[in-house]
Amino acid sequence: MRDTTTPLRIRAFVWAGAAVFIAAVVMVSAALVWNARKVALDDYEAQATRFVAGAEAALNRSLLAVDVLLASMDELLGLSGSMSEWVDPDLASQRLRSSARQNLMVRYVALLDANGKTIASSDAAGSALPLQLPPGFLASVLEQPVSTLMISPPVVSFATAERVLYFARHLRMADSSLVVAIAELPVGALSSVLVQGVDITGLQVTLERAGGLLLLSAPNREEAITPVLSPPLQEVAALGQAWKAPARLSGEPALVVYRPILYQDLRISASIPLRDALAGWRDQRNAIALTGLLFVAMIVAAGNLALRYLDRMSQARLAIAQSKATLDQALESMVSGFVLLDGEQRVVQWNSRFEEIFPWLRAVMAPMVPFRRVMEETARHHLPRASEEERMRWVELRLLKQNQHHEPHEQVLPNGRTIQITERPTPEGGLVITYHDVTALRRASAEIESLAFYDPLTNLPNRRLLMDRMQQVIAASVRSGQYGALLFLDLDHFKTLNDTMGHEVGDMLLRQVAERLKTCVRREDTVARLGGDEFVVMLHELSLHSEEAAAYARRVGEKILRTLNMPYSLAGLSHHSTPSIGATLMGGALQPSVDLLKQADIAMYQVKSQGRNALCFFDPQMQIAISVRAQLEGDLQAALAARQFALHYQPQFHLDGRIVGAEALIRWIHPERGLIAPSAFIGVAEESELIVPMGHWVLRTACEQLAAWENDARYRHVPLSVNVSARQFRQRDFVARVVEVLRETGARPHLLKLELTESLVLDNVDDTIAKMGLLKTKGVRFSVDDFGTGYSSLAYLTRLPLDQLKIDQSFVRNLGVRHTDDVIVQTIIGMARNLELDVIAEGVETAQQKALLADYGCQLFQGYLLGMPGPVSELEVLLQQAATQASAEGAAG
Ligand SMILES: Nc1nc2c(ncn2[C@@H]2O[C@H](COP(=O)(O)O[C@H]3[C@@H](O)[C@H](n4cnc5c(=O)[nH]c(N)nc54)O[C@@H]3COP(=O)(O)O)[C@@H](O)[C@H]2O)c(=O)[nH]1
Repeated sequence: MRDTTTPLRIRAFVWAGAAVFIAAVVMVSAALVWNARKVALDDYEAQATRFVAGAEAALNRSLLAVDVLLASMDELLGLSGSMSEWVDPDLASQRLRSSARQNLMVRYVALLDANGKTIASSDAAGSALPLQLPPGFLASVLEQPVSTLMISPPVVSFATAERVLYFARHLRMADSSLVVAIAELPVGALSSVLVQGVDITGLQVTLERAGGLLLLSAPNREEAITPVLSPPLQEVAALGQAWKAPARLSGEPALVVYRPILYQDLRISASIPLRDALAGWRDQRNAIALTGLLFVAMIVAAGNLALRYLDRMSQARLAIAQSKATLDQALESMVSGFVLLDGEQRVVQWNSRFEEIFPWLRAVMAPMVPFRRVMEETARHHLPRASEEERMRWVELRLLKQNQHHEPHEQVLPNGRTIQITERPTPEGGLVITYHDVTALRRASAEIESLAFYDPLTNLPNRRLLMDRMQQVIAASVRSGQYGALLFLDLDHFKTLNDTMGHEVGDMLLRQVAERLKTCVRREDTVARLGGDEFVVMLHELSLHSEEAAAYARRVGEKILRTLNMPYSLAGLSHHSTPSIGATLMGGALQPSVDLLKQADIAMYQVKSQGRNALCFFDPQMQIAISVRAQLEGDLQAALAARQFALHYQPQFHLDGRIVGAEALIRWIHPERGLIAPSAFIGVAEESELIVPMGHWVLRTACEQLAAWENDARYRHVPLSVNVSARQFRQRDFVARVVEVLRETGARPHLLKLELTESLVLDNVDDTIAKMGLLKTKGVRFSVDDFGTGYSSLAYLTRLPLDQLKIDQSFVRNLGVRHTDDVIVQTIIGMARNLELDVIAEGVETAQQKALLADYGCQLFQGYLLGMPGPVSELEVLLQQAATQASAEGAAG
């Protein structure tokens, strides 16, 4: 089935139109047919009427001729003056013959007596002519009161076997007897007279009596018995003519016209069956109908074609509507705003996203609105304070750009959103403008940039951005000759704060430091965070002169020191933090940024080593020291491999003079420089990984010494203290290695005392306690070295499995000189007593110091006063002396 898209209303209209046309065609056809029928019938009626009139005249003439022939027989034969028996048959017959020759239709004429006997005849048989008249005919002729022509019903001729009619009239003889003049006429001859050569299709002609007795007909009816047609003509066609009457011969509906003729009650009728009368008309009707049908078919076809065309139109419209709807949908689902302009720069189409982006343009947007009007409204919104002239300039510029370059460009709206605008020309000379909201994209890029170049905690530039900016500043400084400065900051004891207060608190401090640093510098300077508690401040273009630049940098550094020294409020608690600042100048030459950073870092470490919370400028000497340090590190590594280290032992004494132990102290027996004290290299070793193998070597050597003494009663009771550095202690396998050394050397664990510095113990207390606890179970003992220099709280000390506190020699040095140190020493001794720990004072150089320490309750001493560190042999001598002295005192006692 064909898809129809034309609306029903239009289809109905088309078909109604077609129906009207068809009706008109049908009506016209019907009228034509009707008219043709009427013409045909009228024509036939006229023909029939004409024919009947003609036939009547012809028949009247023929009958009159026969009648005259019969009537003239009286005169011809002189009958009225003679008797019937006087008539000479031969003469009469001869006369009749010559008379009958005058009428071609008559076969013969005869004279009969009242009995029907032939008196004379024109026939060759003369009076011998046999005659067989229809029954009753002779009597009816003789019965006529007045001699009138009588016509018999048709009969078959006795002589010719033809159908014939007899015409007769009686003639009165002189004796008043009646004779009958009779003429025989073949029906065919009379029929010829009737038809008169007329050629009317289907014509049926009759000559009949008023009662319906058929005398002759054309076409001829060869019937033995003369038929009586019913009903009689006057009933069929009372007015002489009738339509749709039964044809006189065939009985089918026909046009029947009749006329009476002069003789007797005879009537001539002409019947033309409608079938024949309308035969021609039927062809016409068919032609008209065919033409009508053709027209109808054409109308139907035209209707169909029209509908098909309308369907196509409708489908095309639908397709256009659908594609427009699809386009609209696509436009509406676009994430970008969209405006289509025609060649005249008028708005053709736009989407709702456009209105979302520019809500103030909603009232302006309409089809065919000039885009200039849209721009004017935009200018009004964008430049609310601008003059009308300025706005017009803006609009002109915008329209000019729009038509000139079609590169995407961005516009920041008053609401802060960033819109990317792209204009593309259309083939028709118009313009497609898309508006893409790139705000999120720009924000994301900014965020990505921020993540890549900014420290997320403080929002300060990170190392990467700092290095980048440094390169720019260095390059600019080379061009301009201006000096800048780099300040490297590290917060003192930040790690302790982090460990004791938690990372959140540490982060708070870092954020506040970042904020304060920003207040100390100019807007164009850079404050960056490298990570942890390290910050860098880059000051650029300070001066063309290095001294001036350095002075300016110092002022800024001091300002930073002051600012960062101010108390902080961290989680509701007041906190004091100090920075160590290293500074270096930038400029003059194209220096690598890494080197500059390193210089500032070195200077900062200088500050750290000098007591922190200060500013120090990098000087080349520092660089030399660093190089020396690097050299030393290499040398140490080589020395370790070359076994250039040895252990010296410093004895530890009881107040009563006994040697209660010794501290193992490493010495570097340098092949060229001789004996080198650890203060010259232990720091470098501790900063590198070298301290780990070095400390392990010390531990093993000391344990081997203990094991070596094991079989000697003079020394086997002497414990040895071994220094353990932080990096060594923090090794994951530290405990395992100590246990392994003890096992491998065979040293008794309780004779091994590990000296841990106070700062080591406090750094990651949990790990310290765990490791100490494990070794404690093996019998190893512990002493806290340099006690008093840190900030040990009683709480920590109680958690540690300690055996001894070692009072730092810095306090011992000033005993009796600086009161605070006396107080500190007394406190430490009291603390040790409370915790039931041994306490030993180191660095005891004078008897006064020893006496004061003894007064304060300290019974164990180590120092140059009592014994210098020396090779094991020296210690063994001392031990032997002490043993000898003890035994002498015992003997004396
Ligand atoms: N991790 C390790 N550290 C070690 C090892 N050996 C030594 N050290 C540490 O090196 C620092 C310097 O040690 P050293 O030069 O050996 O000095 C020690 C003593 O000689 C010195 N001392 C002893 N008595 C006095 C004195 O009366 N006056 C004075 N001025 N100095 C004296 O003290 C140092 C011992 O100190 P301490 O260890 O704190 O007991 C030093 O810090 C050593 O710790 C090692 O093998 N591993």
